[in-house]
Amino acid sequence: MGYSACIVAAGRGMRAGGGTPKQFRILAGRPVLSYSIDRFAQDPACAQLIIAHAPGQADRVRACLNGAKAVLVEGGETRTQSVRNALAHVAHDQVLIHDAARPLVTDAIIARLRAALDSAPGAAPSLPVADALARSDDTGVVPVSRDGLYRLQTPQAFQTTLLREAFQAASSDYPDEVSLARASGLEVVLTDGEESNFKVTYADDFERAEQALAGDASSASLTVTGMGYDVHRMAPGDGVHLCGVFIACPYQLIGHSDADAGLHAITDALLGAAGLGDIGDHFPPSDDQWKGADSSTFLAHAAKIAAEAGARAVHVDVTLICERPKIGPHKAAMKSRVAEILDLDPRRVNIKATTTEKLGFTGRGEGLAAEAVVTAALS
Ligand SMILES: Nc1ccn([C@@H]2O[C@H](COP(=O)(O)OP(=O)(O)OP(=O)(O)O)[C@@H](O)[C@H]2O)c(=O)n1
Ligand SMILES: C[C@](O)(CO)[C@H](O)COP(=O)(O)O
Repeated sequence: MGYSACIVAAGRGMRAGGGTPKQFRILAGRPVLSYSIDRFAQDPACAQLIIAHAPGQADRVRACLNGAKAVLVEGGETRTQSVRNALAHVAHDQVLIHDAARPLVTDAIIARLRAALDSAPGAAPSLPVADALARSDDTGVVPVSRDGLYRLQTPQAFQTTLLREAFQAASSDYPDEVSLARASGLEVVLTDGEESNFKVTYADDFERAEQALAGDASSASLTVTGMGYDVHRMAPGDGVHLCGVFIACPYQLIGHSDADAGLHAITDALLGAAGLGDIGDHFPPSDDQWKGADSSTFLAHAAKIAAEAGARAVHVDVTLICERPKIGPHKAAMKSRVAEILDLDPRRVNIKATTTEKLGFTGRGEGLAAEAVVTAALS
């Protein structure tokens, strides 16, 4: 059974400061909100994604979607109102409500919540309190027992109908859905939370989140780099293939395959990063089966054997060197196609172009050159 996920992203982030609301601030190269969007969008059980945003911030949310489908709704003045607005659009029997300000939610947290919903109306991730607690008031400092106290995180998961009933009964705001649900007597069970699923609340939390992300990357793999370079001759024709995109024009690139110098350079760079030689070793020009071949076959095969060798491309940067055709209008399509072949987030692919000021063979239009750098994670 699929579930709906609501991400509340309509807050102002006053405690974090910094001008831009914290959910749109950049964390390790991407907006904070994009991390939880990706997490839910990649979960096959997540059948609907709803994002509550402040008035006028829809475009900022769209910039975080990276192709994910989501229902965008206006949030409210308080978190409770934002959840209420999102809940009105929920189309599935189970709903997970998540703070945009918790970018490091994991599949395991979601799986535990979903399992808990098999036998409970509501569930929330929790962590025990480790520090001693005290209340400080006019009478002084009063120690408070931490026995039975838990810190609650999000997502908070509920049977949709029951949560809707609890919202109908609620006449004030609550810090979270657990408090709102408990106020109307709904049972909630606690599942294990994770320290890394903390809420970015204060300015220092950005650094903590960056460190957590960097820690993940470095413990999981070694980063390696490969470079590739390719040249093809130009002649009169009806179009060129570049970075997986066909551009109609009165010339062509000459080669044994489709002569896509961009994809060849990326293929060489990936093979280089994985320590697997070069494109000629795997697809010799003397082999007839590669005559006229679509070069995406080469890159897809390179990705497969690189993966078998433990190397996965995480970033690609390409420079196309030519006077013509104009590359600018085709960059977006090239980026998407390269990302598709490598099963990579398009934000991790960069396409650049330059002329050589009419100098040399590229300047004279005798040929086109391509350079690529691939960064790969080696596990
Ligand atoms: N009116 C509001 C207030 C909060 N939130 C969301 O609720 C989550 C948790 O709230 P909090 O950390 O308090 O965020 P802010 O309200 O933005 O922060 P602050 O209280 O520091 O202003 C955040 O993802 C925030 O965007 C929301 O959707 N609508
Ligand atoms: C929903 C929440 O993140 C659960 O821990 C928390 O209640 C939000 O509190 P805040 O006061 O809005 O930061």
